[in-house]
Amino acid sequence: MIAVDRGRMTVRVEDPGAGQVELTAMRARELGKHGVVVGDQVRVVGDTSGRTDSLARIVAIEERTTSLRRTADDTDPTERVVVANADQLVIVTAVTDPEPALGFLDRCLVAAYAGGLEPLLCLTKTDLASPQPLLDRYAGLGVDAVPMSREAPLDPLLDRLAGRMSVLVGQSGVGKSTLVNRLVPDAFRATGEVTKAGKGRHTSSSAVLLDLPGGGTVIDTPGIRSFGLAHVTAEDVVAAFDDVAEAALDCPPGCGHTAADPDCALDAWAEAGPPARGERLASLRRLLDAVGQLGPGY
Ligand SMILES: Nc1nc2c(ncn2[C@@H]2O[C@H](COP(=O)(O)OP(=O)(O)OP(=O)(O)O)[C@@H](O)[C@H]2O)c(=O)[nH]1
Ligand SMILES: [Zn+2]
Repeated sequence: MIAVDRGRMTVRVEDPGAGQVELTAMRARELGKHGVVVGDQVRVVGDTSGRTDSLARIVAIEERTTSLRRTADDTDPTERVVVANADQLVIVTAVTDPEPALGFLDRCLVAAYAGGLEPLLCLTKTDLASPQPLLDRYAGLGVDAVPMSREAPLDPLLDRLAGRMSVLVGQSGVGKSTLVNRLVPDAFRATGEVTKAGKGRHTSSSAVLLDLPGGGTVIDTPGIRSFGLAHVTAEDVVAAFDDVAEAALDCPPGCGHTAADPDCALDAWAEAGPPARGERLASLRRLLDAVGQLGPGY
């Protein structure tokens, strides 16, 4: 599913004869409460011709490999899946102008780890300041990062986007639109279905899928400026780091894995390893602290 607008979904179908066909579809009643989101693999029945005014029905959603989720705020228990099956969350932030919103970055990282997406920092406006402080801040976690500016070649970013489905998030003014327009020069055409339905490109949907000319897809999320994390637990975050997750098996039940948890097994794990391990744990704990009161046990 590549776009949604007021209950109408645009579904892309691979037709062995005709290549890619885009259909308009609605959710079938048998889906019950299950929502369909951009990135979902769905099964459609009915009029699947794709002709003007044809309407297919979505009768099933395949199991998701990843799901980027958020809640409206940290106390709202209603979680919404923003995008399904994406490989990567590209967190776009300017190195300055506006100053990096560190809390937002930490939250994006947590949402990525909790949803099974690989995070990538895209540090824009490097013509104005050095990306180094941000690189340093996240080095301990091993987060991949690409410095970027309007004038710089896109290749390092394109290399990381090729062949994958990537979600782009960023706060207002960081240069995300500038970047998307460079990545997908014909973005307006690609989102034609959504625009045609009567709303502007940037208001109708919280997620829009765009094809990269060189392969791979990016999903822009113009409506998303915050990440409520009421649904995330410390365990979800720790699970994203294989080595840490294994060490945490020795923790007492309900351990929050912070410095304030006296019997957390991660302290012994860090002490038994090289200094890099200690830095990794400190970075992870800073992330857990930054998002505070996560889930049960906090
Ligand atoms: N110096 C510098 N300015 C940039 C760069 N990229 C974008 N800008 C400027 O930053 C401002 C914001 O860029 P946008 O692309 O509109 O940012 P956005 O993240 O899409 O923000 P919204 O439009 O609010 O969603 C514009 O004035 C751009 O010209 C860059 O690499 N360097
Ligand atoms: Zn622990």
